[in-house]
Amino acid sequence: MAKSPKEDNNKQPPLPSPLRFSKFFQPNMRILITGGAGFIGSHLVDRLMENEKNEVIVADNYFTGSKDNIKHWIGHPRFELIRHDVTETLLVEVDRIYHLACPASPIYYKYNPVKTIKTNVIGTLNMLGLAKRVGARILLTSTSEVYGDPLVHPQPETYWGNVNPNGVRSCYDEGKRVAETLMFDYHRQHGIEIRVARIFNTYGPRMNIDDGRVVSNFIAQAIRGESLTVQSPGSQTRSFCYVSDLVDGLIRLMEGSDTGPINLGNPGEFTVLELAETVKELINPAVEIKTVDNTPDDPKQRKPDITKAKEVLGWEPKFALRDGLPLMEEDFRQRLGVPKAK
Ligand SMILES: O=c1ccn([C@@H]2O[C@H](COP(=O)(O)OP(=O)(O)O[C@H]3OC[C@@H](O)[C@H](O)[C@H]3O)[C@@H](O)[C@H]2O)c(=O)[nH]1
Repeated sequence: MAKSPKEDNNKQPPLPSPLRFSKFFQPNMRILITGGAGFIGSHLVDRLMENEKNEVIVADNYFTGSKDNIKHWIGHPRFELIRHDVTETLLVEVDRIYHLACPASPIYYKYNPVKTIKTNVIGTLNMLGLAKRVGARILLTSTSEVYGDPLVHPQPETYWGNVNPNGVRSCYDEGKRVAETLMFDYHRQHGIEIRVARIFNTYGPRMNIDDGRVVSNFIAQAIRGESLTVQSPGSQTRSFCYVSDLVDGLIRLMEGSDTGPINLGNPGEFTVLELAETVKELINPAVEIKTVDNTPDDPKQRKPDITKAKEVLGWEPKFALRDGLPLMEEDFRQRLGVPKAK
């Protein structure tokens, strides 16, 4: 017989194993990272695994993530890897949930938009359900895309954004906006401990070579000796944060006391054409820069206001773009098998 909703509400959370109360038990921090085989996720895994008190569980469906990114941890006694899609429920006893799972490159999130919005909405609901059930603190990686094509510049967290509700980017930006709503509703209604980060454009080693985002495209093109494809007009701006800075911000947010939302990004702002010129100068002065068509609803400007991150987390990025690009170049050269000419 089906249970009434009332009976379901009375369901008790599972009791922790009695071993946890044994005087010999060493309580580790058990941490779930959804999307932990992805670009940012795998760097977060590396940082969290450095702490011997942490046990890390990665759940990933490998749509854009890859086992390659975390293969150095497979077999480690404090590490577990689960092939799992967050649109399905997951039951694991953890203390922290870093909920990153979602394709983040526009070409990938637009490839199967229905799946993208399901990942953002159902995936976040599932992870909030898990957090509620096991009493875990949960951090959502939201995005600067919640500001849409912003009319306020730079963007503070108080800005509500300028988002097309039914455009080709909506599966991602509206999806993340709903995910934020769910986080705050679970917090207000059920007292769940939440943290919300709004991540701005991030780059670094392990980005997919064919990720489609601008920094990875330009670096791969420069190494291969192909023209750099600046999507018109080229005057649109972005602010690029090196991945280790970003990961540092995520951990500070998780372990701090502020729910967020908090912008995490590097306020150094560049036009896409300036980025192309910098990549050309640093990596391959012989390549051409060509202008190609853009895609609909591309934001014309983007730069984080990080006043809140500085005040609340004591965080600000350390890597300037010119410091981070060579580190990413080295990784791309290794994976493409094209060493730097002496
Ligand atoms: O080859 C390219 C690729 C991209 N671009 C341009 O570069 C700019 C940045 O594009 P990207 O695809 O790297 O990333 P976007 O800023 O559009 O979206 C990103 O925003 C923040 C994150 O949440 C996500 O990772 C992603 O959605 C855009 O103006 C785009 O038109 C090029 O000029 N050439």
